[in-house]
Amino acid sequence: MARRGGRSGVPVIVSVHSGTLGQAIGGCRLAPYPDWRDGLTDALRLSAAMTAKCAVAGLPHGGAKTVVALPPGTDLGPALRRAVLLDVGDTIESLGGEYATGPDVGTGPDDMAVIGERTPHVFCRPVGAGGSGDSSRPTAEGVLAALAALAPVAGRRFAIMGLGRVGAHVARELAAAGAELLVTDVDESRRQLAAELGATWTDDILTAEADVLVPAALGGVLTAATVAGLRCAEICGPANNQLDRPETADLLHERGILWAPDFVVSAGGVIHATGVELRGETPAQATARVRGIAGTLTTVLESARRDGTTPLAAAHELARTRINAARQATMAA
Ligand SMILES: NC(=O)c1ccc[n+]([C@@H]2O[C@H](COP(=O)([O-])OP(=O)(O)OC[C@H]3O[C@@H](n4cnc5c(N)ncnc54)[C@H](O)[C@@H]3O)[C@@H](O)[C@H]2O)c1
Repeated sequence: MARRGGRSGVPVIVSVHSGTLGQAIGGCRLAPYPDWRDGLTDALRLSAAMTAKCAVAGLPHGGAKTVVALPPGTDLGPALRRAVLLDVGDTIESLGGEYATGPDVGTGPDDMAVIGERTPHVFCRPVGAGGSGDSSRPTAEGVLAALAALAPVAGRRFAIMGLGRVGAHVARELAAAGAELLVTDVDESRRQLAAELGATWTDDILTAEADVLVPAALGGVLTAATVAGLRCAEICGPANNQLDRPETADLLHERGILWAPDFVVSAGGVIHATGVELRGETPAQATARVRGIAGTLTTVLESARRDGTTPLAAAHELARTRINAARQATMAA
């Protein structure tokens, strides 16, 4: 669905990719696009990725995405921002519960509270507004579970790219567990945290010798060029869309570098927030599900090893199997 917001006049695009496993979920991206059709392309791609992420995580949800395609140069002051978010809320409400949204690039918990003025189908609202708030801590918990599933972390050397909300928490916990840390961030102020943790700061994190590279900054860091220079044995981190294109998973495989698919590793935030806010789970139940990322990753890596495929292919196969099983169960009912 693509429509011009009644209040804001800005294009609001919602792509519901799949409802086979249950209510579709996916964040609301608020970003400038040269043309609204570029936003549509992004929404279609990102909603499909959410379907795989939910299915692999074992969530009773399908994938969706909202993209608010801001015309270039839009001055998004508080009044227009609020109008845009209310338009998003109305659009989601018009789908009658088929889809619930949360934060994504350009939006956060406060924005979810505004969307929540128009629809109950929203998660990650601030704690004060009855939501579960910022998802970065459960995301980090999921990353830590995934890292521990690879091997006990004490004494291993981790190269962490990005000491933001997720990366900083991961770094603190790894340091406390006796890991050796190499870290970097484009924000020089993060050097202080590195010093506190006894971590070594490096400007060449992608060529650093390490057991595990932990991408926790931006997407697209794994390309033919960067893969050729890697000196790590494994890659496992929260950054979304780490591969510039799917074929890069094959290059990693050929080099014998184990890549834990980002959509498996980074699911902690969405698992926790939707559990608490949409499915009525207790925080303890939601946390247990987040820790389940360890088992999911182990399953994916074992399948890849057994079938001689990449972890990316194994994760997609797991998603397909779960969606097909749900489809058959619906047809049989
Ligand atoms: N926050 C969540 O719950 C969540 C959930 C799923 C996935 N993710 C993904 O995890 C990643 C980190 O998320 P976050 O919430 O910590 O974001 P953040 O913005 O808080 O932190 C990102 C950090 O990376 C640094 N950075 C940016 N470019 C860099 C570069 N080229 N080299 C080194 N450092 C760089 C930034 O300065 C910042 O400190 C993102 O890719 C995000 O999409 C986050």
